Amino acid sequence: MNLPILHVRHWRVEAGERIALTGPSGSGKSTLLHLLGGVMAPDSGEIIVDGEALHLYSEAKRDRYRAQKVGYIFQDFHLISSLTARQNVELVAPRKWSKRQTREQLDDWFERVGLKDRADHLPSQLSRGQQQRAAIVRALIGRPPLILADEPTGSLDWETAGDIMSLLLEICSTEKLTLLTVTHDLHLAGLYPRRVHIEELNELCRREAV
Ligand SMILES: Nc1ncnc2c1ncn2[C@@H]1O[C@H](COP(=O)(O)OP(=O)(O)OP(=O)(O)O)[C@@H](O)[C@H]1O
Repeated sequence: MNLPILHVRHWRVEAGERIALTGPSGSGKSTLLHLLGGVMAPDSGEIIVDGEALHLYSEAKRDRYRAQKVGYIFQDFHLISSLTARQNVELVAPRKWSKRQTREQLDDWFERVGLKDRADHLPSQLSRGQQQRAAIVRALIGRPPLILADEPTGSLDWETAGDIMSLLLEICSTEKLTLLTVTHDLHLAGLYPRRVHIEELNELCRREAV
């Protein structure tokens, strides 16, 4: 039998909050993101995000929830290498948008993240910071209410990391999106209005720490 990883008694996050989630390696931070993102189902209990009772959903329904309500940002960007930055974002742009609207929206977003002149380049032709900027646009383009970022600056040098984290915070604040970011970097966590250590949430960590 698998050992339990995470036991959260109760945790409430208000819409529009920006939270940095910190804690040691292996303490369940990514697992918590996977549960909130509908990647995994809990063994028991309830997970309600934006009115969606995820614990009751089938895998297919969780996939739909994730596509509609969640923007994921990864440490290694996960851009499709054979597509330009623009094409990577076009793939996930809302289907109801006309071609023209999509082009205008993407132009606005790429300008906003400082990639106006680089949007038609392949990921391999972009710096790591630029790749993460493109990945941020991809995550936010449909304005999903929940943005989950798992070590989004983990593979960037410290200066670029600061720029990217500030950009992510600024956009989520302006767009009133809820942002939950896992980071090992306490300095970057300090930029967030709310910081939560996983041991405050995960009762299994606390029990082991005693
Ligand atoms: N798919 C899986 N199957 C079994 N165990 C897993 C799985 N994914 C993670 N674990 C285990 O669950 C625990 C928590 O992992 P998790 O990735 O959530 O931690 P984390 O706090 O994000 O760690 P890190 O900071 O190193 O990324 C670890 O002991 C890990 O080995």
